[in-house]
Amino acid sequence: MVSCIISCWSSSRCRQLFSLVWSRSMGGGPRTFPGGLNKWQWKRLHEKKAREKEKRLLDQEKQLYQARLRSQIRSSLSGQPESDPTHKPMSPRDHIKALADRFMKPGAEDLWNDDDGPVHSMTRKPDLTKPIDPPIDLRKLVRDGSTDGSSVFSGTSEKKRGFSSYTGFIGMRYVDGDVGSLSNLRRFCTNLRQQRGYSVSTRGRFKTRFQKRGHDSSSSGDDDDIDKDGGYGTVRENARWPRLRSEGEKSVRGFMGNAVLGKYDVKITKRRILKDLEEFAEQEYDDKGNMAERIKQIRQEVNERKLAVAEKEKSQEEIERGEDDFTASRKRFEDSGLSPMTVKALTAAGFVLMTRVQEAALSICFEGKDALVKARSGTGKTAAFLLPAIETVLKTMSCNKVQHVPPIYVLILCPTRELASQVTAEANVLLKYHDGLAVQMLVGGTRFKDDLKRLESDSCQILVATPGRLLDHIETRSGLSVRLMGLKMLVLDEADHLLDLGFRKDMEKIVDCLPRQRQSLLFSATIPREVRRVSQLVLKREHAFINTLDAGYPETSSKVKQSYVIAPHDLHFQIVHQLLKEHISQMPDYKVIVFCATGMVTSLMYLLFRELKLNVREIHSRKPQLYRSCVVYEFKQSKRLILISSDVSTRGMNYHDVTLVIQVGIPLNRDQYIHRLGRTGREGKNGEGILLLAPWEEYFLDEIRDLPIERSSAPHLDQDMKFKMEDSMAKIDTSVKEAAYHAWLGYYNSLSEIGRDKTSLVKWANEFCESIGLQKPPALFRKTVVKMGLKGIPGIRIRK
Ligand SMILES: Nc1ncnc2c1ncn2[C@@H]1O[C@H](COP(=O)(O)OP(=O)(O)OP(=O)(O)O)[C@@H](O)[C@H]1O
Repeated sequence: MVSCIISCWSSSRCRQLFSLVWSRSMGGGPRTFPGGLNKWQWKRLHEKKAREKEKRLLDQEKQLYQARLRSQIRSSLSGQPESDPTHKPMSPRDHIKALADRFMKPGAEDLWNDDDGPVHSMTRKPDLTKPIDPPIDLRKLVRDGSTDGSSVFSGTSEKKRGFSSYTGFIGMRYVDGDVGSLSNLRRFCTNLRQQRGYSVSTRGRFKTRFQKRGHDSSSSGDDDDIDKDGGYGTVRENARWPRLRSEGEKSVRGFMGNAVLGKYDVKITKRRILKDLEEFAEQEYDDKGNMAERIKQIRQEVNERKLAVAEKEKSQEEIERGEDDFTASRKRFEDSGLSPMTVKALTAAGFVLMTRVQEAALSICFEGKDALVKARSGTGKTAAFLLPAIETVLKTMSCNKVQHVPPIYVLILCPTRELASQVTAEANVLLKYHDGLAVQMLVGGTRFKDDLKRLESDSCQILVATPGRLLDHIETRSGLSVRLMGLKMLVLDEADHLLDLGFRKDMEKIVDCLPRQRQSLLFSATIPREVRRVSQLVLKREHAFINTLDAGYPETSSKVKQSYVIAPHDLHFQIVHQLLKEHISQMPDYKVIVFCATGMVTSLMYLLFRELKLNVREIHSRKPQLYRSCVVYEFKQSKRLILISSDVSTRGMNYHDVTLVIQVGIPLNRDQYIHRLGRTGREGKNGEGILLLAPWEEYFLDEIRDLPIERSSAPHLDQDMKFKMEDSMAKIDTSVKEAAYHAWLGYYNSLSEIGRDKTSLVKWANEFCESIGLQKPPALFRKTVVKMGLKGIPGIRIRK
């Protein structure tokens, strides 16, 4: 019995104890929240809501800021003061207000206040000359019973702000902890409302606004619970005043803790608003944050555009009058500030008026700036860089004392030997009356030792060179590297070609050996975008870009008639022959250049036409330098001559009075077509250009669609001529034909459009083989053909 009682007692006692132990509240507020959410879910939910709100406010603020800026720029550009009442349709201030009303809805209308208006500067600096007001000690005010707010709100600006300022102000003070306890804040608010004449219902508005912002009002319970609402309002208000909030961040955490925040457990995350606004402002302002500067810039841009349009209209008139960019500039050399000796040499050479490119380039070059210059072929680019080069030498020599190792002051680089020789000749013409100034040339195909001797014995302030030979001299550590240390100017003629992949490596090495303190000038008739990028290798970042073609002049001369003929490839030799015959019959003083794809094809065509008794010469890289120089000289001097040329004459060669240019087969690219065509119609003269393509090369026409080129029908070919040509072809040495075939195949295989279709390429190669009278492709080149992966060429079996 006793044991039974004991056991009963002990079991009920145990249960009691158990319930006491396990049913004890753990503290920290309710464990479940509305919707059955646990504490962490509830917290996350509200954090998310706070983030969304913050983002929305940021967007709104940005939009308003942007609108204010736009409005200010517009009013500044229109030249009307911001307060001008005549500004239509509405003043900037009204405009901004209207935008603010539009953007700030809903729930953020109070971002606008009367002080808002066109922005003046994001980085307003404090006026250090004015005495700084001591901070208001609100705690003291409350303690002293003077919390009526009158002293605080004595400033006119605060009065103007109205209700939004009131809530914002209270929020700020609360966050900053200036008012001490919440009851003090309540007292402070009441006094403030009375002082500013707000009715009691203001409190309702105050609260309702917070409720409107999408927060649960039911949980706030008591309407008069100003402490809670005030706390909440404070945090919200501060979301829009990032600077204040970040300053008061610690106070929020310390003073308002989780218990006060209640369910609005707002996690204060990284403050991004101010940072974003600053980034945005940086885009709108210049580096110094100066609005006036920005407006000046915009004005300048507008003026430049106007000038460009006027320039274009002027050049259009000039084109209509029959002038082009060779004859358009009317400025005289003697008025350009050149040395009298240079002007004398120019006059002696018959140069009185400047061409457009010379006028544009000279002014920039005299300023000492780097420049990238684009101008049409045959418009005087050579003189445009030689004249500043000579002036640079004169200026430097007048400043420098006599040196033990005489420096080279100007280095001019050209892609071909012929061009280098031409530039040297023109420099000699311009230096005619300058005693003690001399130009020398360094190109391949001559003896290295002879170069050294010449450089040592003769004076040289201007050096014209091809990159390969110059690099040989630099790498063998001849005295040239030391002399180049005094370089003042670097010129690249045909710059796009020199910066092309073929020359790039050599150019990089050369530029590395040159002093950085120099002026660099780049000239060409074509400057592809890719080259503009690579030009940084040579040019300074703040270089000038002169494009005379921008003014509306066409890329090719309007005085050159352009046409193309599409005909089967095996008829090309015959068609060229017929075109030449027709041209000769029409032009007694004919001078023709026929461009072929490769050197060996050039040689084959030359031999064939020589057999056919045409007055022809050939020039290509396989010929010795002396032969090439003689041909260039002869072709420059004579008339009634046909030059069969590879690409060595494509760029820069100044053969006077060329009447016709024929391009046989597809050019490498659009630029090559333009440069070849530029050999005719120079110095504003008339000319003609014909492009001969096979049907499978027709795709190239897309690249030159914008040029004034027209289709022309193939000339009539008579049967007798065909037999005559076959006979002449049969007389040509097989080795020449084999070499031509091999070169032809290599060229077309390198063209991406044609080379990727190997089957078609083999078919066309076989046609070419037949047209030049080859029974089977040369055995010698089997390995190369196999390497190219070409199958189906007669006589060549590819082992698997
Ligand atoms: N101001 C001038 N007055 C008269 N003739 C000039 C003038 N400037 C250059 N020339 C002549 O114009 C011709 C073409 O000049 P230049 O060879 O410099 O052209 P370019 O623009 O370099 O052509 P390309 O792009 O083919 O290299 C030359 O015969 C040159 O003597």
